[in-house]
Amino acid sequence: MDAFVSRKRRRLSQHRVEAHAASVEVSSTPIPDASGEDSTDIKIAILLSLFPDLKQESLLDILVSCEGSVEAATFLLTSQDSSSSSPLKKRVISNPALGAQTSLSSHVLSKGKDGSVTTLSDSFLRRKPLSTKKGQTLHLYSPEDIAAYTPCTIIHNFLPTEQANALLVELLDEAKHFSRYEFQLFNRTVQSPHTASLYVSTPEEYQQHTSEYKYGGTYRSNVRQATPGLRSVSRKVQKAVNEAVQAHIRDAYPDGKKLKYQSPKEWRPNAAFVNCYDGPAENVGYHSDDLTYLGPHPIIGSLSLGVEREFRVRRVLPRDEDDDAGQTGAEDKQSAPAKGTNDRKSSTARADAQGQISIHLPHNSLLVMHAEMQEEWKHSIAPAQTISPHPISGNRRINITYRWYRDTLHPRYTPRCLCGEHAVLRCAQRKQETRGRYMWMCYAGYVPGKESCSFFQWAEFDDDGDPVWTHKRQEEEVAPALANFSASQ
Ligand SMILES: O=C(O)CCC(=O)C(=O)O
Ligand SMILES: [Fe+2]
Repeated sequence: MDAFVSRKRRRLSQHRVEAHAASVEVSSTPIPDASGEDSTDIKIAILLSLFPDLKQESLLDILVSCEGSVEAATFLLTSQDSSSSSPLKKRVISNPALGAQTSLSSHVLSKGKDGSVTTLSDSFLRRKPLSTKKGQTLHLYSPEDIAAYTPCTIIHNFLPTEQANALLVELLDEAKHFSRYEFQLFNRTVQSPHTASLYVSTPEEYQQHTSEYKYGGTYRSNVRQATPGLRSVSRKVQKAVNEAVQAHIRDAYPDGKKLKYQSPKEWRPNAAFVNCYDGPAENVGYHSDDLTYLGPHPIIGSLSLGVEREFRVRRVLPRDEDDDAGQTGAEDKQSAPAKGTNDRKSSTARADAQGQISIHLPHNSLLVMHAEMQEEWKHSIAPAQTISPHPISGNRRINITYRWYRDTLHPRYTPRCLCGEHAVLRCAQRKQETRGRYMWMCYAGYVPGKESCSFFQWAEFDDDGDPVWTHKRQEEEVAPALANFSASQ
């Protein structure tokens, strides 16, 4: 232990001198970063010695935000007024939750010789991903940071207060009818660790959703008709989501063009899952949403009401040796999946291996999950240690995910596997050579009491993400389109 401490101290004194040079001109006097896999403690020790009045957690947070670079973190801290009245220092110290994130992206990261500055969000736009480190969670609060480091847009205070509260009251009443769905985990049948119901527009759609659309290999029994509140809010969600998508295409995608397979059409929600998390322990494990009816690169508008909870996201990393678990729709085995298959490794193990980002979702916030989210990232609602009760909902959080099912992926059109089940759509992610390719697969292995027939077929789509069918379709008739929530009143 002593040896470890003194080893750190030796490095610290060496860096102390250079840090001051760094504050003058970082690019010409770089601080040599401690390198190696397990050097985070050393980096933190360096920063602690340079900034002894800052908390270790705060320094860790800044280090993570600087992609692990002591040099950038030091510059960030010293480029502000170096006295204790520095606004950055004040924010860091006063935030016990290591937040300090009024906006990371507004902080200067480095200075060029010509005096030009690079901010964290500039570095994102140059497609330099923010690296979250082993076992760490980077907490993001501000819309700028969320837009810069995740494929999401957040809009706080989305609805007028009265409308948000009224919708919460309406849905808390609806939640009495919600249920836990079951899924198969190895040889066990497990129940979801929160309750939910699917909402659709019309009685005919209710019929279709309980007898044609399959979720996790079974028909959903818990389907309800959209309430007046869900419908009227859907109009505002539709408008805000379309605006956010246009801005995201413009700002985040190469050449400002939509992704291949992303729909070019206006996003028009025609189904919604409403989830209820009753108390801090209720959660949903890491998963990506089932693409079977949404198609490639779907957009999801997710409205949070009631208790604030953490929405955690992490990238799907290529991992050659275990491709099955690397499909989108793959979910965590400790917490229940919403709609999809089960991940082979626990969320804790995966998150430990690569780090994760936590987006805080307060009451009345709209989160837009953009087109790359389901294929390239996984998301979860983490169990909480503690929560702050909400004046209307107590310990409960209500979440609405508005979705747009594609007419062209109606279950009457999608392939059946050899065992007669509806095949499900997945996107391969982990093997380099197949990354990004879509496939139709048997889901029966995950249905209680059924075994997979191992059906597999590559899925073909046009540039706009509508299917090009290669199989002989079950039905040649045109399937009915689901009605847009706002249009169907
Ligand atoms: O509760 C949330 O915010 C997320 C829910 C979710 O991921 C889902 O319904 O698929
Ligand atoms: Fe989800």
